[in-house]
Amino acid sequence: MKEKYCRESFVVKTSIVLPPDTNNYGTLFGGKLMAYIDDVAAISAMRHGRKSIVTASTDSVDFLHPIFEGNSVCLEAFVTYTGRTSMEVFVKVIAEDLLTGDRNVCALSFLTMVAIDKNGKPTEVPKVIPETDEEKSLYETAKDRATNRKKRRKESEEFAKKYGTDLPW
Ligand SMILES: CCCCCCCCCCCCCCCC(=O)SCCNC(=O)CCNC(=O)[C@H](O)C(C)(C)COP(=O)(O)OP(=O)(O)OC[C@H]1O[C@@H](n2cnc3c(N)ncnc32)[C@H](O)[C@@H]1OP(=O)(O)O
Repeated sequence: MKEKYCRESFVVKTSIVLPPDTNNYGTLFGGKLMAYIDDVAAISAMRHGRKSIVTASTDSVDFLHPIFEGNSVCLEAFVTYTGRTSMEVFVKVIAEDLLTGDRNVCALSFLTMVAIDKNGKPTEVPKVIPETDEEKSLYETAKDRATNRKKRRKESEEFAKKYGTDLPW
């Protein structure tokens, strides 16, 4: 399978924050931002793999700054690392006050997207080639993040078994 450059999976989505997406503080809903993050990560992973994908996990989303109504919100995403069937996607969220030009990185996130075949089974994806300093640094640190995720997945599976599907259903 032919390797691909990180830039081939690059996605940028920019929009203005408007009232339907804001809460009572006049800032963008966290859940809305998470949906945007999942959206760009999915497009990025599909660009890399050219296959259907599912979101397997999100490491964390830290809301570093509020994003105010009237700000632009720009999400950048690209595939930083791959396993056999999984792709790590890095997402950066930048908000801009369009009147002053002030910008903040408001959130960062790593998602793991898994390519699936027609039967919903994980299927192989191309390896990724980093080029820029940012891509290289994310690529080099990705193995450690993947190891942590494996450990966390095991813990989640153990929690799921322990707490089960009893009440209140
Ligand atoms: C009308 C026309 C329509 C046209 C249409 C067009 C297309 C329009 C597309 C829209 C795009 C929308 C994109 C929405 C994206 C969702 O919203 S998907 C919904 C949310 N996600 C899910 O429901 C996923 C549920 N989970 C699963 O299906 C399975 O657990 C998985 C993730 C496929 C894994 O399957 P498995 O059989 O357990 O396989 P396993 O071999 O253990 O793991 C496979 C790989 O995943 C990794 N992995 C598994 N779990 C984890 C985890 N928790 N953390 C990290 N890595 C993990 C493994 O390490 C492994 O990696 P590799 O070593 O192969 O690289």
